[in-house]
Amino acid sequence: MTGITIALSKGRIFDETLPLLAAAGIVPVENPETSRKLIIGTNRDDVRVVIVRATDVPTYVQYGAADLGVAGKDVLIEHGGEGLYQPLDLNIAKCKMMVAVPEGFDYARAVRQGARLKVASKYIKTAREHFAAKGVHVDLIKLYGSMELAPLAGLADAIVDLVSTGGTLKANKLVAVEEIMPISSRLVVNQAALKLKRETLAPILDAFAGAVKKD
Ligand SMILES: Nc1ncnc2c1ncn2[C@@H]1O[C@H](COP(=O)(O)OP(=O)(O)OP(=O)(O)O)[C@@H](O)[C@H]1O
Ligand SMILES: O=P(O)(O)OC[C@H]1O[C@H](OP(=O)(O)OP(=O)(O)O)[C@H](O)[C@@H]1O
Repeated sequence: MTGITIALSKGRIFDETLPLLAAAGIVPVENPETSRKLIIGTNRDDVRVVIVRATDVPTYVQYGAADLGVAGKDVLIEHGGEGLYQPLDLNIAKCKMMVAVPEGFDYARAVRQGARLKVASKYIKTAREHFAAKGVHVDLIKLYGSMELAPLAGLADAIVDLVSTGGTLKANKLVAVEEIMPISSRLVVNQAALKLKRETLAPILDAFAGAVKKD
């Protein structure tokens, strides 16, 4: 494949990457929300977009099935980042990785007393490192979604999840008790492609860098 393949997930990453693509003169010809196509052409013959799950973006780029992609810091930490060059924080899809517990659960006290906590999360690596650094004993339970349900259903004492407006926590009578880290999405580039396709990739990377919104 001589052209450029860009891996994106549909939803907020696709939507928030569109202006950056536009700055590089790239306009997808279809909207993944309405099209069932997984390979979407662009106005440029040499550039296409592949639509994958958010958690699969690093894998496509790592193995060179995509030359570049956009992935959340949350996803990149869990993936490990092997084979990926991460040149740019795009400052999009911003939220926070947080520890949350049911309203009324005294998290600080449980930690002080050295209690062993059951923590459910999709972000096991992040959670493990966070609690290890704090010296908190945890049993981690891997989930793939709807973390907020876990404490309500009696599966866990706490969750580690992404929080933006706080609306999801509130709707489920949970409160955030600790921020683990701020999250935004990064541009990820296949390391071999960066060398082999430098001439085509460099102007795209430069355009992205110029279009990133600062806080
Ligand atoms: N509420 C939010 N506000 C802002 N950014 C968010 C929010 N939730 C997630 N994100 C960021 O957007 C990225 C993509 O989220 P999205 O909801 O599209 O995928 P997902 O459902 O988490 O992933 P998958 O489909 O692989 O399970 C996340 O990896 C995270 O970095
Ligand atoms: O603090 P809030 O603004 O409520 O956002 C937090 C929610 O967003 C993410 O889920 P997901 O991406 O599935 O949901 P969304 O697309 O509705 O934000 C995350 O896993 C939380 O459940």
